[in-house]
Amino acid sequence: MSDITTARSSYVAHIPAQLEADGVECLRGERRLLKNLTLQVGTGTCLLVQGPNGSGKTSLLRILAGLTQPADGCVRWKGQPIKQLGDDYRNDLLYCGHHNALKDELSAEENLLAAAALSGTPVTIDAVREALHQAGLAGRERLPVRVLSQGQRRRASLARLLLHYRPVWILDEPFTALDTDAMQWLSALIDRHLALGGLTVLTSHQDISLARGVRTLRLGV
Ligand SMILES: Nc1ncnc2c1ncn2[C@@H]1O[C@H](COP(=O)(O)OP(=O)(O)OP(=O)(O)O)[C@@H](O)[C@H]1O
Repeated sequence: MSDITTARSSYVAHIPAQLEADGVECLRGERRLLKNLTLQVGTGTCLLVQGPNGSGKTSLLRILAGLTQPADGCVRWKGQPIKQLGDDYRNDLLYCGHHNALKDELSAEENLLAAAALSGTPVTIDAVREALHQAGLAGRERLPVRVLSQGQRRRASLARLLLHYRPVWILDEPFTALDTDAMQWLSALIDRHLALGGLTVLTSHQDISLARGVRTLRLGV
C-alpha cells in the first residue's frame, strides 16, 4: 500500500506545470485559422504570439483560456484537459482580454473590487488601492472609468495582475495604449511573475524584451 502511495505521489509531483495545445484547430466561418497547432509553455516561460491582423491571435488566446472551444484538438494544464478541469483551471488563470473589461460608470476601485468578488476571490479596498497606485493611478482611483484615458484604462485593467497569484497569465495586447513607463512597469511585472514560477502567453504587435527572454509564435505566415 505504501509503495503504491509513494509511486502515485511521485507521479503527481512530476506532472509538469505547463500549458499545452495539442493538435488545435480553429475555424472561423469559412476560414481555418489554426490547423494542428501544438505548443507547450512551461513555468518561467513567456510565449509571444504575433501575426498580422486577423491571423487568429485572439482566437488562439481565447482557446488557451477555455473561452472558445477548438474545432479539434485539446488544451491541457498540468497534463489535464482544461475542459475537464473547469474551475480548477479558471482558478489558476488570469485572462486580460483585448478590451479592458471595465464598466464605464464604475470607478477603477469599484471595477477591481467587483471583478475580484465575481471571480470568487474577494480582495480588500487597501489591496485594490495599492494595486492601482502601483499601476500609476494614484489620485484617479475613484473617477468613473469613462473619463480615464485609454492608457489609464489599460493600467486599471492590468492592476488585476497584482491582486491575486494565478500561475497562468493570458494577456491579449496588454501593451496597447501604454506609455514607455507603463510598458517598463508591465515588463517588470511579467518578469517577476515568471521568476515566481508563473507563465505568460501574450499578444503584441510590438516586440517585447524581458530579462528571462521571450519565445515567439508567428501565425499567418
Ligand atoms: N465569432 C466570430 N465569428 C466569425 N468570425 C470571427 C469570429 N471571431 C473572430 N473571427 C474572425 O477570425 C479572424 C481572426 O480573428 P482574431 O481576432 O483571432 O485575429 P487577431 O490575429 O487577434 O487580429 P488583430 O491583430 O486584428 O487583433 C478574423 O478574420 C475575424 O473576423
